[in-house]
Amino acid sequence: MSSTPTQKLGNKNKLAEAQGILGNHFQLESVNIDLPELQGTSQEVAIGKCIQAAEIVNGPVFVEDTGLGFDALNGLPGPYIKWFLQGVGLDGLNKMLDGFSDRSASAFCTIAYSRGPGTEPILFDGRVQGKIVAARGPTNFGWDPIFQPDGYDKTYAEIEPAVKNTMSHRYEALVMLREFLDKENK
Ligand SMILES: O=c1[nH]c(=O)c2ncn([C@@H]3O[C@H](COP(=O)(O)OP(=O)(O)OP(=O)(O)O)[C@@H](O)[C@H]3O)c2[nH]1
Ligand SMILES: [Mg+2]
Repeated sequence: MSSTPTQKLGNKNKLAEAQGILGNHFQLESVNIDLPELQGTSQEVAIGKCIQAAEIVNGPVFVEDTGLGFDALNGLPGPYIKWFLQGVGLDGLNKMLDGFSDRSASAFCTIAYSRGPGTEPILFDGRVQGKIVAARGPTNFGWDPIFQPDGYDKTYAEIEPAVKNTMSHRYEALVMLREFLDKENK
């Protein structure tokens, strides 16, 4: 791998955040390949996609699987949040917790990195604890408006993107990846 290796990834909001966090260190290249996602944990989803992506890209690649798990629902929707969001929207997700006293939730990001085809993916997990609230803030990125991280009076959507990029679940996972790649490239 060169000193400015090219990494590859999908979803443009994810890419923008990854570029904000890794951009000074690595040159990222987005590849729009819609790979099947297995059912299972976020780790299983990420490993499965990473193995397929490495074959297609034929080089180093990382994929990430992101989710939002409600503690009252034992971590569901978790990796299936995308389909719940499409099905019931932000308001529906918030109302799902109305029958529970516990509105706590965690946002997670699982990165699977492969050095290339035939190599074992390496995992990096970032997680931020918070709570589910009625939607506030811009609605351009997924479930950001209904997730309020602990220690903040703003939802992810209300937090400045540059600030979100210093504290989010994705930031945590990308920093672990960055530290790993920095060591590998020494
Ligand atoms: O409010 C949000 N703040 C975030 O920080 C965030 N990161 C991801 N998402 C959304 O959560 C689902 C994950 O599904 P997901 O991991 O399978 O992603 P995806 O299918 O969009 O992309 P990919 O699978 O090509 O990487 C998708 O609806 C994403 O848009 C987020 N929403
Ligand atoms: Mg996906």
